[in-house]
Amino acid sequence: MSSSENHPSSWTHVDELNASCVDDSKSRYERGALLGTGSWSQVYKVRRRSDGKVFAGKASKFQRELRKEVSILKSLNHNHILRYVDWHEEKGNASATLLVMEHCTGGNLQTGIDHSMKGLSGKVILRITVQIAGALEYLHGRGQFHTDVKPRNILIRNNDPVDVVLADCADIQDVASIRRGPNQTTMTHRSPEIVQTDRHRGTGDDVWALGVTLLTMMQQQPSLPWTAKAVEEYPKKCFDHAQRLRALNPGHGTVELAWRMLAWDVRRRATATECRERAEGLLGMAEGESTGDDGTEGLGIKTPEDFTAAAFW
Ligand SMILES: Nc1ncnc2c1ncn2[C@@H]1O[C@H](COP(=O)(O)OP(=O)(O)OP(=O)(O)O)[C@@H](O)[C@H]1O
Repeated sequence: MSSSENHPSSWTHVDELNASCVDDSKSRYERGALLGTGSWSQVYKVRRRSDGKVFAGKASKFQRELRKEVSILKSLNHNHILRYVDWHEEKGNASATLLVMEHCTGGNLQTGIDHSMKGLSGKVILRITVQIAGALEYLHGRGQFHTDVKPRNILIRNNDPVDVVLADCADIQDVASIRRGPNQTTMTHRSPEIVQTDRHRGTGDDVWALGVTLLTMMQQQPSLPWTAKAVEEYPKKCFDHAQRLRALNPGHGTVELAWRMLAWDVRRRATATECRERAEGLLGMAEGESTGDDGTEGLGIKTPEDFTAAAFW
């Protein structure tokens, strides 16, 4: 069953309680528990009155942003990009507006990593990389780029086997007409080009950000002291760490992949297609091996002794 047509049983007593506190009897959707908040929106579990199906509904006082996101989501069609379901609005009641999307029951990848006892296994890391690199390949092929790839913007549709989608698509841009002005990429995931010029540069930004995401999944994302200087130097820190990992782990496929994504010179950086193909090749080899579930340790990566990983809790 696809999560965009979630089973009514995923509506719990907490959702029921929240729904009973709001008088939204005119709405086609009942509003359940809060799933998460972003800088400009709140996302709720919602239930369609007509058939009891459960989805996620984004609400915001920033209606322009919401409308922008809906028009982008509607134009996209890829198995690993968040699926649009519906748009709900009521005359004279802006707070009732909802962007209805598939409900990803596993929440976001950052929380998934933080809550996992042993960390993600090598196969799970590669599956996620194949899926998100595939989503980027699709976007880049349409002359677009995402601008804010990071674990918090990757949602888990299913855990076993892992199935993820790229979300938060409101800031997707066309490569041919990159907007000037503040860039949308989260500090830690900015490419060297963004930091040097303070603007987006294109598809290479996404691949760099996926490289930092891969480091996070491998528990190899360098720590970041939050000073302006450290933020400016952070791409170099990620680049250096990828180089050192490669030197310490010759022939390690996943390390090599991260190193290709974090090439300093954007012209030498892997494309999304190359990332997807390499990750698929590595996954094919890993699936032939019968390994136990020893989490991230099972990757067998040697780490420089003085390395401190970023902590998110
Ligand atoms: N479809 C969904 N299914 C399940 N949870 C979701 C869904 N959409 C969003 N969430 C949760 O809500 C959080 C915030 O959503 P989202 O990132 O889209 O908001 P935003 O306001 O666009 O954020 P940003 O500050 O990154 O621009 C996500 O990190 C996730 O935990």
